[in-house]
Amino acid sequence: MVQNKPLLSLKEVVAYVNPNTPAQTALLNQLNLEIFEGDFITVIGPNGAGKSTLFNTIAGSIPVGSGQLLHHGRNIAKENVVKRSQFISRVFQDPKMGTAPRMTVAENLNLAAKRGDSRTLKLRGLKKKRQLFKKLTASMNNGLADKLDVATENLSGGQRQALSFLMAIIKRPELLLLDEHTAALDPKTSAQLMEQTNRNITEQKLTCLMITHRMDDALKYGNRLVVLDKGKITFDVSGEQKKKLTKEDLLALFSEIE
Ligand SMILES: Nc1ncnc2c1ncn2[C@@H]1O[C@H](COP(=O)(O)OP(=O)(O)OP(=O)(O)O)[C@@H](O)[C@H]1O
Repeated sequence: MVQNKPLLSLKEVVAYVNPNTPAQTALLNQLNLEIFEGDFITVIGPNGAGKSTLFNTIAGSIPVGSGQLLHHGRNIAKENVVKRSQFISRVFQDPKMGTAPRMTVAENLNLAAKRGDSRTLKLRGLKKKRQLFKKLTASMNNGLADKLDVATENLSGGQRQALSFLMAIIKRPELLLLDEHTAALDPKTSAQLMEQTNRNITEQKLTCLMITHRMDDALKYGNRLVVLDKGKITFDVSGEQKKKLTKEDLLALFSEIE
């Protein structure tokens, strides 16, 4: 099989907190990672390993201290969050973070659909958009479709996270970052959203990195799994090898780490 060029490469990336002060600490430690188009990578690692820092560094909310962040071979390390949001979208753990609480489900989806467009929405497009929003929300299979005109502050956590997920993918991002997006939900709701997440990612062939503490999810979903520890990728497995990986293998890796 011909290996494509990576969509995103991190080369020897170091990210600091409190840069240029006596308290400067490296959170990413010369980290190397290549992400290929169509990769669905589950990211696991102990608390404090640097998983969210990795996402912050890719998205641009933490600066690249040294090393390179290459998007199709071009170094984007100096580009800001807004610029990078043209190709990256992200869903966070906290259901309150992804949506505007006073706005309705349809208004939130509309905002997400218009992101990056300079033109304002034409009125005659509204009916079509509503049909699209109805279809998208119905596909999440959790009652969201009946709440298009409800303010998102009145949704359940699961519905809010499903909406955040739809908003993140509505414009087909080149790279989707899921930061424990089901962790705040009860097990049944989390499993339901994970199924819908997986369906969308695989059907639409999205490229995705997903942080999770749920070993079962890390094993079940995605074509690739990486372990992050002390700011470095310490394990990277894909394809058939990933399919063969067991929970025991992962737990053994973790006991080596801790
Ligand atoms: N702004 C900051 N200032 C100081 N230390 C920080 C800051 N942000 C993160 N850290 C520290 O950096 C390390 C990595 O944090 P990070 O949140 O990336 O880890 P994580 O792997 O996502 O952890 P968790 O699984 O607990 O979410 C931790 O030790 C954390 O306390």
